[in-house]
Amino acid sequence: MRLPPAILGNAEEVLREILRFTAPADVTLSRYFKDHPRLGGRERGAIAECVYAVLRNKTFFTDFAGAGATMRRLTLLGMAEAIGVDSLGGLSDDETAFLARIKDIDRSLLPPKKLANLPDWLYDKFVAQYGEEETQQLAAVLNTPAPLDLRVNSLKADRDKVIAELATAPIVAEPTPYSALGLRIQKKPALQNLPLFKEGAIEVQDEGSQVLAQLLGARRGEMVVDFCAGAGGKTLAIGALMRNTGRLYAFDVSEKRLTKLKPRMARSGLSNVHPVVIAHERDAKVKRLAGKIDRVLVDAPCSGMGTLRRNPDVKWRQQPEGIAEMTQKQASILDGAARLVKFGGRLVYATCSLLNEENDGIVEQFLATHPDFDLVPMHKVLAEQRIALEMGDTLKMLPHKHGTDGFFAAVFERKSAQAGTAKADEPAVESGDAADADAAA
Ligand SMILES: C[S@@+](CC[C@H](N)C(=O)[O-])C[C@H]1O[C@@H](n2cnc3c(N)ncnc32)[C@H](O)[C@@H]1O
Repeated sequence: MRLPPAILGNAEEVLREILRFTAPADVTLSRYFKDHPRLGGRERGAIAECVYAVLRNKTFFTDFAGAGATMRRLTLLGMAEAIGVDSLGGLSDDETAFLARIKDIDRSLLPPKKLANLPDWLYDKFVAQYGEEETQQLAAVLNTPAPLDLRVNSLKADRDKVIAELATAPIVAEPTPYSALGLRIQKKPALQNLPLFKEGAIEVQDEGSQVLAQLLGARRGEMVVDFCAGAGGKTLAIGALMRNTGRLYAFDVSEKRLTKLKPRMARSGLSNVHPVVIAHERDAKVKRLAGKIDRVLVDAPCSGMGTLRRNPDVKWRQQPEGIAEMTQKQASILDGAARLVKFGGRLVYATCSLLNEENDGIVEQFLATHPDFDLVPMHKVLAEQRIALEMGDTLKMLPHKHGTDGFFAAVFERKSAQAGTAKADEPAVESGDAADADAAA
């Protein structure tokens, strides 16, 4: 069934705003849909897919549209890519001919740089890091939509039962290869109204993100900090791995993000999670817990280049200068979080970036300035957690190799009291639990 011609106008309108790159595309889209309540579900889906198709293919769409690269032409290309020309009504003869011409172009003949659809500076960084051939493979996958991954909440269900219950919806879910709790769905069904979702048996979470939470190795009864908890994707996974025991602090500087964690916590049945808004990584609430924590996860704010399948606007919104600033923040947060770790405890640094400077660069700098920490080789950590991934010293999950978003992680262990030298500016460790309770308030 053809879509009403008017939606081309809607798509063009929202696309114009999104291509100004003043806000994340998903935020602008949600606001647009809120302001246009008459648009039905199918129309919204087509508009969103059109916008994402343009963001993924902006370089060659702009080229194909030629001298007349109007917003209308970009919209037509986006819609044709997202839903197919046959679903579009109300096209002029010229427009139909234009789309037919474009359809005949053999894209595989385009120069590699154009085919990659990345800004030049990012393409050059990828080539320097991964080489030309792998950059092509990586870019090709980054320019496709991601599947939908779920994590089974082991406190409430097991994977086989969830697969069977989803099948009655009917939703086909396959077990993911690396996370024993993961499921992958190729389409994007609405999950919010499923009893499984409402009762907290499943959460939406990329398999790579599930693996990061597992690497922390948090155990029953431990004191754990998720330093950059955000809306709690990893917090919830860690809380369940702790079997709802111990104490799991969810720190973040964004109150808004932590607020989004609360309904998810309620669904999950977890009572060991304590969200705490902090002003910055040297907040007194952080200092009070210095040297007391068994496991600390730093899921650092980053460029997000590993998530381009889901957020293709990110590649156009970032600049190299912004990434350089980001690395300073990452190093500072990691340094602040490291002070929490007790002797013999572990610290995990993670990002969803594919860029060395935000990953290995930060790890090297941290090890050079923190002689009281050792790097735990990733193959050892993966073996401990029985995760079937082959890695060297750090974790690098790549969309074109592992089918996940791009993720990086490194695990550090704080040397024991005898071997380690506490940093001179580290506050004395307080005794008793009162300080911990304050920190969570
Ligand atoms: C990659 S996101 C975290 C995603 C989250 N862990 C998850 O799995 O859903 C990074 C988070 O770091 C937070 N952040 C930024 N600066 C921070 C700081 N100085 N201390 C703690 N959190 C910070 C941001 O607000 C953001 O929520």
